[in-house]
This record gives sequence, structure tokens and C-alpha cells, in this order.
Amino acid sequence: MIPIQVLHQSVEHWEQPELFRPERFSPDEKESRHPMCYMPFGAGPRNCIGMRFALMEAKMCLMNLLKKYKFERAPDTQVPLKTRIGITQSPADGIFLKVLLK
Ligand code: HEM
Repeated sequence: MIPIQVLHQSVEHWEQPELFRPERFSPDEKESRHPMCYMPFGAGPRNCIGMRFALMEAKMCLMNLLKKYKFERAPDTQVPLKTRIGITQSPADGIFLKVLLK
């Protein structure tokens, strides 16, 4: 068993892991990391069979939303965000957004 949560927040592999910084996933930054320090879909011959489908679905969903709406953080959203860990990690007290038509 690999403790994914611990791995994904390890300061040994991630600088300021608690920061939302999508540039971490740029080709250059990905290249500079150990290939196994990020594995949300598992790894090896029994990794997630739905990985490509899930990623494509998430991108399509985001693309459609971002075409029509602008999202802003509402004041009730905690910064830094507190999370709770169950089967998956989720926000402890929700995420509140203002949704504005573009
Ligand atoms: C964000 C979405 C998803 C995440 C984060 C996720 C994550 C995972 C993880 C961590 C595993 C275990 C891999 C391992 O043991 O190394 C897994 C297995 C699996 N996932 Fe997903 N999954 C997602 C979406 C999906 C979808 C959409 C499907 C099907 C349409 C799916 C089907 C499966 C199946 C069948 C397995 C078992 C594979 C096997 O044991 O050979 N998953 N998933």
C-alpha cells in the first residue's frame, strides 16, 4: 500500500505542496520530478483503467463551464483550504464560488 496523500504532500518532492500552483504540471517541472511522486490513478499494470476517460471528461466539463462563466472565490471559502481525508480528499467546509456570466 502506498499512502498517496502523504506522497502528494511530501516536501521532499513538492515545494510548498499546500499552494495551488498549476505550473507544477508544466512539461519542464514534470521532467524535473521523480516520475512516481504523483500517481492519482495508481501505477503499474493494475492502474486505473478509466484514467484517460476521466481526464478527458474533466477537461471537457471545465472547458464548457469556462466558455460561459467566470468563477471567483467567495469570502466563505477558507484560505488556506482545510481538507478532510476520507476515501478521497475533499474540502472540510466546502468551497464557495461566485459564478458570473461572461
Ligand atoms: C478522477 C477520476 C478517477 C480517479 C482519481 C481514479 C483512481 C483510481 C485508482 C487510484 C485506482 C487504483 C489503481 C491501483 O491500484 O494502482 C483505480 C482503479 C480503477 N479505476 Fe479508477 N479512477 C478514476 C476514474 C475512473 C473511471 C471514470 C473509471 C471507469 C470508467 C475507472 C475505473 C477503474 C477500474 C476498473 C479500476 C481497477 C483497475 C484494475 O484493478 O485493474 N476509474 N482508479
